[in-house]
Amino acid sequence: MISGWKKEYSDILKKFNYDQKKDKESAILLDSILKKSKVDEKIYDLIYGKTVFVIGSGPSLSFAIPKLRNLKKGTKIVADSSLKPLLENGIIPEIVVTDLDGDESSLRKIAKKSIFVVHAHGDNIEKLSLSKEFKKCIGTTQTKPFNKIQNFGGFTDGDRGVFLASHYGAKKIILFGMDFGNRIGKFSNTKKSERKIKLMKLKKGRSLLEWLATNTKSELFTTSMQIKGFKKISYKDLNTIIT
Ligand SMILES: Nc1ncnc2c1ncn2[C@@H]1O[C@H](COP(=O)(O)OP(=O)(O)OP(=O)(O)O)[C@@H](O)[C@H]1O
Ligand SMILES: Nc1nc2c(c(=O)[nH]1)N=C(CO)CN2
Ligand SMILES: [Mg+2]
Repeated sequence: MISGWKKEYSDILKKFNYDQKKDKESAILLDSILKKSKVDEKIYDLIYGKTVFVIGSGPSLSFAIPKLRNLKKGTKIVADSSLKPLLENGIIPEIVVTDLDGDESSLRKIAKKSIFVVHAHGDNIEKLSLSKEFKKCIGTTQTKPFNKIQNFGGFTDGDRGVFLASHYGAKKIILFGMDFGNRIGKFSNTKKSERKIKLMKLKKGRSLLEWLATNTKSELFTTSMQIKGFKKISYKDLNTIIT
């Protein structure tokens, strides 16, 4: 587990009033669903020493899509609800990070192709059985890791994707559609009644990325809104950064 995570998790439990027991219960169920596998090694091969793109559902995703279509190198890690517009534009990610509240039919479309990093938490217990359909899948928790369940750090699907890339030793991590800020992107699956919580979640996700930036060997870039510790770049800089 990334050093300092226990304190971050205890802040999350307090701030969002989550029940740690339910988080554990969810992780135990996911562990029972997943088969033993060598997916870890596949993830390592896709990330270690490579340029990795982490794609979220912020407002800048619409502008990012045409650029992502033209990328020739690198590994794409996609956060949950950003999968649908990407598939609609012919972009298939190597890795999907999800707590299974994105678009299920998009997840099913690539169930046998991509690698899934499924997050178990106290509020998605009833969705976990969908993981049975994923050919290559690993499980994560925000509590203590055990058996097949890992904890790379992070909170929302997008920032968990960045923690994953850092954990597996990405050389460079470049963010797309990861704006955080006060506007929820149109591709995000957020009901009106959940907007306030969602903005609180985004704020926490951003602060976790700022924390990770002080504590990673990966070089960090963003094409989205400025995040402390990430170098803000424009799309035309991409060719010189991607190696
Ligand atoms: N302004 C933004 N609006 C929406 N998503 C954003 C924004 N900025 C960054 N993101 C990232 O895009 C990711 C994908 O969005 P999605 O709506 O699927 O989130 P999520 O983490 O699944 O949300 P939830 O917490 O409800 O599970 C988020 O996890 C977040 O990290
Ligand atoms: N218990 C609990 N944990 C979470 C939740 C959530 O809704 N409940 N949402 C997350 C990402 O959005 C991450 N972790
Ligand atoms: Mg989600």
